[in-house]
Amino acid sequence: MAVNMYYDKDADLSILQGKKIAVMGYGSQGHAQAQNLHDSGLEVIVGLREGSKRWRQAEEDGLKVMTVKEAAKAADVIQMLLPDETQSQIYYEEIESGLEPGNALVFSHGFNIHYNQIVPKKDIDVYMVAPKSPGHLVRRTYKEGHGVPGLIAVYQDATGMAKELALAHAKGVGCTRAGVFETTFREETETDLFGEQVDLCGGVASLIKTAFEVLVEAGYQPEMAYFETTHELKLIVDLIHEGGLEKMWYSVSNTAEYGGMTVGPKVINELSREAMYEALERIQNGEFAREFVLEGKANRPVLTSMERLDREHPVEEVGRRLRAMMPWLNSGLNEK
Ligand SMILES: NC(=O)C1=CN([C@@H]2O[C@H](COP(=O)(O)OP(=O)(O)OC[C@H]3O[C@@H](n4cnc5c(N)ncnc54)[C@H](O)[C@@H]3O)[C@@H](O)[C@H]2O)C=CC1
Ligand SMILES: CC(=O)[C@](C)(O)C(=O)O
Ligand SMILES: [Mg+2]
Ligand SMILES: [Mg+2]
Repeated sequence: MAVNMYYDKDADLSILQGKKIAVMGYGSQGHAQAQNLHDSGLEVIVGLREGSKRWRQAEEDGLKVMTVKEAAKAADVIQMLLPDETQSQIYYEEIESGLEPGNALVFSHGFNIHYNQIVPKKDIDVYMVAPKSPGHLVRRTYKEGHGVPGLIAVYQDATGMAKELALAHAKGVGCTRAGVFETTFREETETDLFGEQVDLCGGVASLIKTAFEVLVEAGYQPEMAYFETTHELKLIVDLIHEGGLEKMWYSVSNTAEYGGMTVGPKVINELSREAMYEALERIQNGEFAREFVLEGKANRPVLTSMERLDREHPVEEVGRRLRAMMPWLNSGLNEK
């Protein structure tokens, strides 16, 4: 399949110069993208709630801060880096009335557009710039002179310039340094949800917890179980990240390679494959989106309970103790 890829040379930052960019939200992606855009020489305003604890942080980082409503009115390009479950309400209550014909509405995840939670006015551009990375790495790699790979997509092209704007925006964030792929809102949304549910976040968390539980239930010390199922995972994933599965298999012992290759498919097996297809179907038919939107409207009862249950899980309790003995590990969570 031919994929369209773009680099620094394909993007013209100057088409964003003279425009005001409002980055709504200053969390994981917001703090990173706002600062990168600013350091790329663009005019950035951060939009936050009055009294938000991030207000001072953004000002200390050298950025101008306004309420979401004021920022939406003042800006030409409005980027939604608010939690997905809040975006629709904030858009209709505080942003829509500030949009003028020819403005641009920008997302880093297609959820609200693809699942009809935001139906944008027809006379504005709607595009996506989605770094394929957690926010803190978006900032760190930019400062180091690299960037993270990203995606762009155009949903609505009112000005005829939406794709050029998306490329310029991706350049400001640093993504064209690493490479930007072109996709659609649908493809980004569905694959992103699938990845985080079955593999990156959900799959890995369940793999860790289940493997830990089995070792502890069988009578092994929780500390041993933690090192084996959790601590070492990063070292293995780093090898995969650098050189694919090939580099990982090359680096581990022959014993690990043989055992891993023969036993892995028994653990992640046909049942797991079926569960993955089921997760994908619920993403494609909108059931997951409806469930998550309703969870947000109900003030997050499931998330609140599951976060507490997870915090109390023995793998987390023993992990906290062991990580405190390894002060050189930086959880990075304090930055958020
Ligand atoms: N976390 C990540 O690394 C990635 C996130 N994304 C997408 O980026 C977007 C933002 O996600 P995160 O950065 O994770 O969010 P976050 O939860 O880290 O930050 C959200 C920000 O919005 C602010 N906020 C919350 N409610 C508000 C309100 N009512 N009015 C004004 N400000 C409010 C918060 O104070 C915070 O500054 C989402 O669309 C997400 O899917 C995409 C790729 C990766
Ligand atoms: C970091 C990222 O790309 C995720 C996992 O999709 C997200 O945080 O939504
Ligand atoms: Mg993602
Ligand atoms: Mg995601």
